[in-house]
Amino acid sequence: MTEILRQPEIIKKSQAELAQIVGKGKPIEEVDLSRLPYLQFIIKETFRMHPPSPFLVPRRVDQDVELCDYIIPKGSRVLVNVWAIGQDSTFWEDPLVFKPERFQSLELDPRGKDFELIPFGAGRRICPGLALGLRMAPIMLGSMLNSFNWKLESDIEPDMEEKFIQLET
Ligand code: HEM
Repeated sequence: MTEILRQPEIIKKSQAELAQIVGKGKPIEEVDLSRLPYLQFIIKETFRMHPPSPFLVPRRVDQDVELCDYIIPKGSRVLVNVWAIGQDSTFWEDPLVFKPERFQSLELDPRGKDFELIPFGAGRRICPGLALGLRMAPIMLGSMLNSFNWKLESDIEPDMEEKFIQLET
């Protein structure tokens, strides 16, 4: 929401799509989602730039592992830096720019299939709430955009600094 408040043209584009497909002010149903590609692009771009679990859930290595010429010793704690993957300029063009349109030409599945975009993790410990999250996030954002107009007060510049807090387990 903060990213799109800073780029009102994204809000307008999404509201136009919602008005055409759902009808202005009407509630969004799950069945509408497949016909709201731009709303889905906004969600994917949010997952890329601001993954809610930037290091996934920490793993502990239970035996020595050889990976790309490195030995990861048994007992190591491994963090997967999903946040850094989303900022990697070798894959993403203008990674610091919030640009939902990039997904028009990028067919990336956020369900643990394409490792460039893994907001729910991947593999055996992938988020079990993935299906719910992928439905609820666009429905919530879309509902806010379809029912209200949003803008920043003219003198407010949101603080976009991110902080990482790690909870010990
Ligand atoms: C946009 C919404 C969500 C995102 C981005 C998200 C992301 C994640 C991530 C990255 C992990 C760690 C996966 C890994 O380490 O490989 C995780 C784990 C988990 N998530 Fe979610 N999640 C979301 C919604 C939900 C919801 C709605 C639920 C429950 C209803 C849920 C329940 C869980 C549980 C129980 C785990 C631990 C799984 C395990 O360790 O085996 N999540 N989630």
